[in-house]
Amino acid sequence: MYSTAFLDLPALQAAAGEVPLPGSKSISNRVLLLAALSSGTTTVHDLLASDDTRVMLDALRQIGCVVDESGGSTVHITGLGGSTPLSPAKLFLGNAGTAMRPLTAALALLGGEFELSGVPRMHERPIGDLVDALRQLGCQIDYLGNDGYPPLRIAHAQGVPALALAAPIRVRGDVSSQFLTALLMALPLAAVTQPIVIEVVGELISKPYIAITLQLLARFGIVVEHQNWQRFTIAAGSRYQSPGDIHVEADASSASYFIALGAIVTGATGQKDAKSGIKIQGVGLDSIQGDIRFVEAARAMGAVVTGGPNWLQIDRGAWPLQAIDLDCNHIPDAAMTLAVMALYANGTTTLRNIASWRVKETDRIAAMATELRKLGATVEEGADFIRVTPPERVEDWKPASIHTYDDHRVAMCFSLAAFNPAALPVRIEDPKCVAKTFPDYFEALFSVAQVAAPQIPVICIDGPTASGKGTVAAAVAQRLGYGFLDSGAMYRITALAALQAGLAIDADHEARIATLAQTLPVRFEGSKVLLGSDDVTDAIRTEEAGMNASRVSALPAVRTALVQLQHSFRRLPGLVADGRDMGTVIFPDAPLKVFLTASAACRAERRYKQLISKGFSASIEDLRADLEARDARDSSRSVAPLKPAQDALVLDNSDLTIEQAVEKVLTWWQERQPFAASAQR
Ligand SMILES: Nc1ncnc2c1ncn2[C@@H]1O[C@H](COP(=O)(O)OP(=O)(O)OP(=O)(O)O)[C@@H](O)[C@H]1O
Ligand SMILES: Nc1ccn([C@@H]2O[C@H](COP(=O)(O)O)[C@@H](O)[C@H]2O)c(=O)n1
Repeated sequence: MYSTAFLDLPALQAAAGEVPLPGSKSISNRVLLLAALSSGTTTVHDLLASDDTRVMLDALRQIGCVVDESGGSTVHITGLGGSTPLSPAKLFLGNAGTAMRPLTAALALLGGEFELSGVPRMHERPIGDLVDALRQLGCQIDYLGNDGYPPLRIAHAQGVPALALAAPIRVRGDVSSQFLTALLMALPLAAVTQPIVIEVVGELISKPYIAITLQLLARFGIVVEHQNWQRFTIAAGSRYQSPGDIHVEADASSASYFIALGAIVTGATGQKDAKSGIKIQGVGLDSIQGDIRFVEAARAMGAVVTGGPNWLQIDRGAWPLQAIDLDCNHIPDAAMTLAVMALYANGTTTLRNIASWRVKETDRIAAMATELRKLGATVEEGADFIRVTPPERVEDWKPASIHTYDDHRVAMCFSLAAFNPAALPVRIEDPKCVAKTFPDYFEALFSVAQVAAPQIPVICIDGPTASGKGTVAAAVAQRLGYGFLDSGAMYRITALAALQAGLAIDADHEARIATLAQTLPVRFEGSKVLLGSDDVTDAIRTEEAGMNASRVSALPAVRTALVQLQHSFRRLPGLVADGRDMGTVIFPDAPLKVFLTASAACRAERRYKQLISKGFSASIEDLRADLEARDARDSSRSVAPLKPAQDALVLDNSDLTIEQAVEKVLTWWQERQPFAASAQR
């Protein structure tokens, strides 16, 4: 997951390949709660690991369920099975509507004293209609902030009060279907001797989500009949019973981004073994999730979608996409993706009946309109619709920094704007908000995006020994979410491998060392460097190893042998590379080259402190002599000598702190970004 302040997506043109999707959020959180209410242990397979499931799991533990997460995406829940939950308890539910609403109802019917709260946005998301329905029954629920919104307290310390179950329980269905879902999952706890009837007031929105609830209730032994989605009857004698094992389908809403991707892109031309289209694993056309009907909308816009029980294949069909006018009440979440697909359509797309967008993670109608306009689209918004006209000409597209409003779906759907015909990069602010449902979304996108190496940005930081290149480069990479290439490590490892193989580092052994370098079994795992199965992290960091690296690096055949390995680090979303010839030889097309230097005295002192802090003994004078000898050799060798590239910016950091040097490089980088000026909202 990218936890950076922003993630810059370079312009992307092509994509193809296979994407496995994470489990559905809606199914995951429903299954967790149902397992918690049941007798017995439920093994939940393919559970989504995300912010929303995290808060649900934590809450279930707090109320006394046994939760075993030791099996990765397989989680075992031993439910309460009729016993009273642990209380009092304060439950923090983040921004998870799928936890806040159903837990409120379930805990009210289980008894105990609970405070339920969330992030500030959760405290702006309505819950009044659900609380009204529960109060109708006789539950005592108090608002701790504003009436109608969390945080709230369930005050049943003395047990559940006598409930008024004879008359139908009325709940509004036109604001959020989660209120009805919450009641459907909680009321079976009270349907012991008599059936319970729920009547929906107003037109029920998002019926497919209710269909998921009913299907999952059936898996846990609860029978609910409904008449025309307006009147629901929970059978008398209801009793939650674990199904034992249950599998979570992949998320159909998450699939929408890759369905859209398949509709927008072609595979890169001229690539060997070029695949075409996007294949999604984990969810198929027979999905129980309502958002699978996004497929119909994507087809209407031009996508060619085929599928089986657990997969979907998407290929580009009509191009440009066809504009549509669609009632999206049945696919409220996935419909946001249509608004971004509309950027690639041949006219104006209108998405209707989406009033529920206004009360989601953010006001999604306003958010989508604002961000689409930044890209150059013309957007009209109303209480319950959005109308999107794409930029008229290629020149009308604008480079945009997309604000994401702590809304995972805004971040994910706007990533598709990186495929714009103007080949402009797109900045996604706060990319970690995708953690709500799809923590590795951007990794998944990059895994199928096909981009020519020159399109992937590289920042080169070259300079003499101990100037701070590695430190600054690693920090810049971390701030941008880019990969990091420590090219010096390649030479250090080659020298070590040569010596281990009994080869003296000299011209006589050049060919053999080069062969060795070409097939180095090297792996970088976090901060560890592995050569074969040996951890050589420390062994390559000694001064002697640096000197040996300098000798080996003067052999031209060795340098050639290491080029491909270094190029292989150029991957999305970008790379920061440090060394001696990054800007001059390895990445001559890099858009930013920095030559980082500092006085010899300063560098010797830094290296001295560095070695002492690691427990090595050292003398400043010896170190200075060594580094000057190394620099002299590196600067005077015939191939790829140490020198600033012609277009490098020189930064003498003798009097700068590490942070100041990092900021300077980042400032230079920002100045090269087209959306630097438009980064504010
Ligand atoms: N601006 C700075 N001020 C103070 N110390 C710094 C600064 N930059 C780097 N250092 C420190 O100097 C030491 C050497 O830095 P670093 O290892 O990053 O240099 P390098 O140029 O990558 O060296 P080498 O060429 O050997 O790979 C580190 O301990 C680092 O923390
Ligand atoms: N691009 C590079 C990087 C390094 N070298 C040589 O390796 C030695 C060790 O590098 P460190 O950055 O890890 O200190 C260095 O002295 C150079 O001789 C190189 O040639 N090209």
